[in-house]
Amino acid sequence: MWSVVKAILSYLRPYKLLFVLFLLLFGLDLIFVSIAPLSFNFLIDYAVTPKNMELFMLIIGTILLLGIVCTIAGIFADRLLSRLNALVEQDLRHRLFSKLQQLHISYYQGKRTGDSVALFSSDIPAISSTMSALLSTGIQSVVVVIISMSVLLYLEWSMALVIIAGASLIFVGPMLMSKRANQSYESYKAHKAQLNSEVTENVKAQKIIKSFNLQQVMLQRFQDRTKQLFVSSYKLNLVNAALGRIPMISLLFVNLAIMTFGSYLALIERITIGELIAFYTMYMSMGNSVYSLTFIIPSLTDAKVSMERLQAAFQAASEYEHDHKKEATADALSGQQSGKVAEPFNIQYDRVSFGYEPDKPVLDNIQLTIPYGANVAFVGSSGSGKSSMIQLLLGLYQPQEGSLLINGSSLNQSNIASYRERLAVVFQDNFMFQGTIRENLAMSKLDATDEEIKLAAKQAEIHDYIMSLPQGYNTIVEDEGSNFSGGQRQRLAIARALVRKPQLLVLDEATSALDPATESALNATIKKLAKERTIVSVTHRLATVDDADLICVFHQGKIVEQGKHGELLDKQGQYHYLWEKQTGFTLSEEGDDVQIDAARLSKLTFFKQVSDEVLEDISMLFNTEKFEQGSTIIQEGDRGEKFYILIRGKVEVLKDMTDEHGQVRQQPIAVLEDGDHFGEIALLQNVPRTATIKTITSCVVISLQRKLLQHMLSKHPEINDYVRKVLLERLG
Ligand SMILES: Nc1ncnc2c1ncn2[C@@H]1O[C@H](COP(=O)(O)OP(=O)(O)OP(=O)(O)O)[C@@H](O)[C@H]1O
Repeated sequence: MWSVVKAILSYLRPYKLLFVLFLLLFGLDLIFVSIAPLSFNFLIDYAVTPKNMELFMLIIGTILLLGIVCTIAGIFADRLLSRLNALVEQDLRHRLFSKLQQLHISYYQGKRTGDSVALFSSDIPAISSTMSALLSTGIQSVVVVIISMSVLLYLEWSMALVIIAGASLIFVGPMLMSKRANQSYESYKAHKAQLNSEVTENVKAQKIIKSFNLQQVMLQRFQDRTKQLFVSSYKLNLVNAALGRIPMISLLFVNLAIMTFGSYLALIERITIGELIAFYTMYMSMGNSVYSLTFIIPSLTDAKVSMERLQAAFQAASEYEHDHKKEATADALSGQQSGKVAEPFNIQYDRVSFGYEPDKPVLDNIQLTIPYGANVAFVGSSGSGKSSMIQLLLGLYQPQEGSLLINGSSLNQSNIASYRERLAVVFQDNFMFQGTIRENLAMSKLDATDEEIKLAAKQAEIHDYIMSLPQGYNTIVEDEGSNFSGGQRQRLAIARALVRKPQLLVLDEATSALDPATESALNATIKKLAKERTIVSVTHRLATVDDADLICVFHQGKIVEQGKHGELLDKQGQYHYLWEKQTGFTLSEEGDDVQIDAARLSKLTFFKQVSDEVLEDISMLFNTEKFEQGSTIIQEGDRGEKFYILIRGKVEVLKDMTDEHGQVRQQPIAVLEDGDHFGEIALLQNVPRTATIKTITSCVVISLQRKLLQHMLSKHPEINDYVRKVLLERLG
């Protein structure tokens, strides 16, 4: 309890003057409430019993006057309290929001959205309402109790001692229950935050829920969560009821004791009737105050738990704890404070090793220099560490070994804010904020002119589309950009990055969601822009980076090859393999029609020895199919009749596995990208699929039906035998 009072006093520290004023006015109000019952003593013993009208009028007049003055003071005290409360609430919100901006990215990865939202929606209000109760009912009750006790002691010390003994009993119960009460509040708040997350996630995922017909599954999940909340809410209610009930029972006993003892004292004429009535009235007023105090006890526990939750967020690690000490490096990086033009920066990964968890390295001893103005591409298989290189470059994570050097200074020791001001990034999934298109594009440069915004939108191939909208650049971006297609969102994100005219442009699979025509137009723009800045891009589509100054090929956290496109092809290594896999297809501009070359088909083991002539015919049998993100192309257990080649996009290979509770869950076992193929056994026979294939991004695939292939090969028995033999070997 004291910890809550101490914390509240610390929140009030910036408003000392207001607080003192409030205490003065509130004190006046309280004095009247506490002393008024005493007037009965005077009224009865000195005016009513001796029938003294003059004194009677004087006492009544004084009470009335005091009452008016003190009530006015009370009204002003109420106003001050409302102000203090709102100010403290506002401070906490600002402090928390500002801390959330500084927290390390790993804080968010370990939390669900609802946890952070609950800090604002339930914890701060809990603290605020407890503060309000403490400063009004709390102070009032304590003051009334102290004054009443002093007067009671004066009136009849023996009765007052009985009251003190009884009153202390009232607080014993809640004190003994405080640990249990704490646990109940913690569990209730955690479950409530979980439920908030569930609802937030559900609202955001409605598209996928409806397309996968997951309503029933979601309802079940929600019911499980509400059951958990029900249990913790029920336990909390029980604790709260006990916290209220125990003091009431104690109070009942004290009442009985006072009534008996007081009447006895009047009976033996140790006190007058007036004193007895005054004593009772005062005791009743004190009893009410004590009773009100007991109501604050649960809310104190509530606030204590909320304060601990806030404290955990306040104490969580920030991105860069000592940014203010980095002014010197800031100057070197931005050149803003010294008034010099910012020095172009070279980037160096100096023997960098990194893992999200200490014992699971993701990057291993990376040595790489990116000179200013270079156009560098990171390519390689999925999960090889390309995006992690970007996370380090953005300063979201720090290397465990080695350092990331910017112009020779470790980024870790530099002013990250001024560094980030000079870069812009486009991810595969880009968040759009509430507001208009113009506001979203200007987000990266708040003082951008309309001309700058339009130029960036033109460069990102989205200006014409924006102009075709009735509201143009004033069109409202709805719920994270849901009123735009994936490709349009991507182009808006690219425009947003270009508005900043960054010295370093980071592209993490930035053009992968676009159709081939837009992708190649945008890549042409990016190539033009590359002349004035450093570009670091991650892609799995090699054709988009074939003219990069440096291509780094990643495999299992290491750079296994690096050089220019031609040099890497000559090496006949990993890059050559990836290149061969991704070439041999011709896509229409919209990406909805794909032709595959006979030469590309001959690279599939089961078509290796098939003549070019037959392969030409087979290539005509392929059909182009498009899948939205999150679609299932193949379902494990279904009978398959098609073979697929992935032309653009990313899919996940999932296998049903039984967990320790006997529940079947889908486990990801691989990620396939441009040029990969799957489902070839279906060309042989109608066997159940051995895995599920789900799209991670929107995908373009070509498929070949077994019946069509078999019909074609029936005209070439010797080829048919060969294809069947190889596929049977694959089947094992
Ligand atoms: N936030 C994270 N926490 C824990 N592990 C992570 C996190 N992000 C990535 N990883 C793991 O780090 C490894 C490298 O991932 P990274 O995203 O860098 O690879 P990538 O080459 O960019 O893959 P992709 O092409 O599929 O995006 C993977 O094993 C991945 O599971």
